[in-house]
Amino acid sequence: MKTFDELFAELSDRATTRPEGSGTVAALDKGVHHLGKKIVEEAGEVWLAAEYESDESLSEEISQLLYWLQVVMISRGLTPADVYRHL
Ligand SMILES: N=c1c2ncn([C@@H]3O[C@H](COP(=O)(O)OP(=O)(O)OP(=O)(O)O)[C@@H](O)[C@H]3O)c2ncn1[C@@H]1O[C@H](COP(=O)(O)O)[C@@H](O)[C@H]1O
Repeated sequence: MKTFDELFAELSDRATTRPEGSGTVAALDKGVHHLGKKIVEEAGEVWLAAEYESDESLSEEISQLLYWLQVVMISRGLTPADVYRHL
């Protein structure tokens, strides 16, 4: 288990060190258009899970949406602080 900030640090490290086999690195290389589509896809899965699926499934879909939001943040050079100041 990890927190939002811990995952962000891990993904930022992936983006910098570019380890072989990282899905995050592959996704970043595909660009923001690809990342945007993943966010829309995962958001749709969150919606469906919220209406029809278990708490466990909904939690998993939300975690995947958070992951993709973090990847697009890294792609654009944003940090969690950039987002938190709007909360
Ligand atoms: N938390 C995540 C995470 N959440 C979601 N995803 C990606 O989002 C996809 C969402 O799954 P779906 O079931 O919706 O889609 P799928 O059809 O199975 O997969 P796709 O064909 O859409 O890629 C997963 O297949 C992963 O590619 C994630 N990929 C990685 N992480 C974590 O990110 C860290 C870095 O990962 P790497 O960059 O791969 O080393 C590790 O701690 C990972 O656990």
